[in-house]
Amino acid sequence: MQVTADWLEAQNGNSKGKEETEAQGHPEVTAQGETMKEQENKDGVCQADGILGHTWLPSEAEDHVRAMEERKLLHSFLAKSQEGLPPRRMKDSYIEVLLPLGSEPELREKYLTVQNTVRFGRILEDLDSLGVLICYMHTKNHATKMSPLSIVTALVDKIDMCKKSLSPEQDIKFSGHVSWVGKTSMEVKMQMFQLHGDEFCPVLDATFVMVARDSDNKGPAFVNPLIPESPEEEELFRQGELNKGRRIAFSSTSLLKVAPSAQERTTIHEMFLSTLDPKTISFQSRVLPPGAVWMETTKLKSLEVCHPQERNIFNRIFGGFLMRKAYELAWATACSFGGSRPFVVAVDDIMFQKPVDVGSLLFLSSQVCFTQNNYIQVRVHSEVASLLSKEHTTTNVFHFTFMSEKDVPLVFPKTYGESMLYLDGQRHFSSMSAPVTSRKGHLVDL
Ligand SMILES: CCCCCCCCCCCCCCCCCC(=O)SCCNC(=O)CCNC(=O)[C@H](O)C(C)(C)COP(=O)(O)OP(=O)(O)OC[C@H]1O[C@@H](n2cnc3c(N)ncnc32)[C@H](O)[C@@H]1OP(=O)(O)O
Repeated sequence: MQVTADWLEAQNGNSKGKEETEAQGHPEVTAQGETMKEQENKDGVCQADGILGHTWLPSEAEDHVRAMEERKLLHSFLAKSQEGLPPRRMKDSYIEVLLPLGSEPELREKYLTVQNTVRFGRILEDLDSLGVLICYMHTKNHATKMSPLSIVTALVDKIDMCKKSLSPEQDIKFSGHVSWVGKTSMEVKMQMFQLHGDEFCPVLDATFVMVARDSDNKGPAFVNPLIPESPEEEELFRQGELNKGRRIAFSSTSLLKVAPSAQERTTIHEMFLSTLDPKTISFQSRVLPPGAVWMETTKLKSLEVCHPQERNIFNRIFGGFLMRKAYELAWATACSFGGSRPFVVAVDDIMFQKPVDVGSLLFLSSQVCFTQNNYIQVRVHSEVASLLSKEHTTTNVFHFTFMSEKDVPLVFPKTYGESMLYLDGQRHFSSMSAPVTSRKGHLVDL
């Protein structure tokens, strides 16, 4: 199976992407270990085209409206219950995608940083698209030409970088499959590899949660059950179940709901005491300890106008675009704070709380909220407002962990709110799966 440039562009809702993809080549996709030729011969058509029924270009507004109307007609194909859907195996959704950076130099420009490394923001976009495609493989109904489901990204649970740096001159391979399902949600595990010599070496592990919605993305929709087939798959499935429990536990102890622990309160009070001016007997005169920085001075903000170019097939702003924009702002925040080039080591808990409508104003606000040695924890808060209304709605909160080339200053909260940001940042930093000391070899750039 091969994903065509037109099709990719349409799925990503990126009309500029059309010029880029056509001019610069496109990823090649194989499913279940089959070559593209085998898959094409078997299906006779591009399998991915068949999933969503690509017949339109998003740059043409009328076609977009027509496509949305067509999708509404698919309502009758939605399952009334999960039991009514055939179970799937993990290998049914397994897919590999090649990003031929090495063999197609024209593709490189889109992925290139000024430091001659690969743009991580572009990788985030690709992971998001791949996650959606994997879910369509899992839920594919061979009897219908188009899928009645709208699949949206609900959560980037975790992205962990492994040890290799990313070269823009070597091919990259993505693979992934559905690893757990609930009633309407699916956990997707993806890996990324880069060619070193003649071997593809792992560079990244990602876990996303995608949610199935009905044809016009208005309500939930059931997804096929998943049957693990081996002890390894049972373990993956069990892990998915545990991940769900961990997310519920993490959210129930959120500092937005409950007070910090005794240990956390002590941390904050000690930080507060260390900022009191010893020359005055006052709680008001605050001075920074040597080599420290007030949290409030680490902020960077940006504004994006959400043009139709960035919309997905459901007429909402593409999640990958939001992640790229948030990531690039976070990178700039870490760079200006640390005074040297930062490398991303982990991304976690990016929750897509609300869809972003085309035409919205997207306000991104980024700040360093925790540091340790040469690690910088950055939080990006995104909210939208329509052009006419002044009301702002939070759509996402992003958490990125960067490693700087040298040790960075401690960041000090001044207010109670900032203290909660500090503790939240510390919690996210501590939740990184690998011990930070083993991460020195990571080199992943903007
Ligand atoms: C080079 C490589 C390139 C790759 C090439 C491949 C090319 C292929 C291209 C194809 C790709 C096409 C891409 C196009 C689409 C992109 C996707 C987007 O952009 S989307 C745009 C970005 N995304 C958006 O805009 C989404 C915005 N957010 C929303 O719309 C809503 O918050 C919601 C729908 C996600 C949940 O609504 P809510 O009212 O809460 O719903 P309910 O209460 O009804 O629960 C339903 C289920 O959801 C669960 N669950 C919920 N939350 C979470 C969570 N945080 N965490 C975990 N789970 C969560 C909940 O447990 C339940 O599960 P279950 O028990 O039934 O199993």
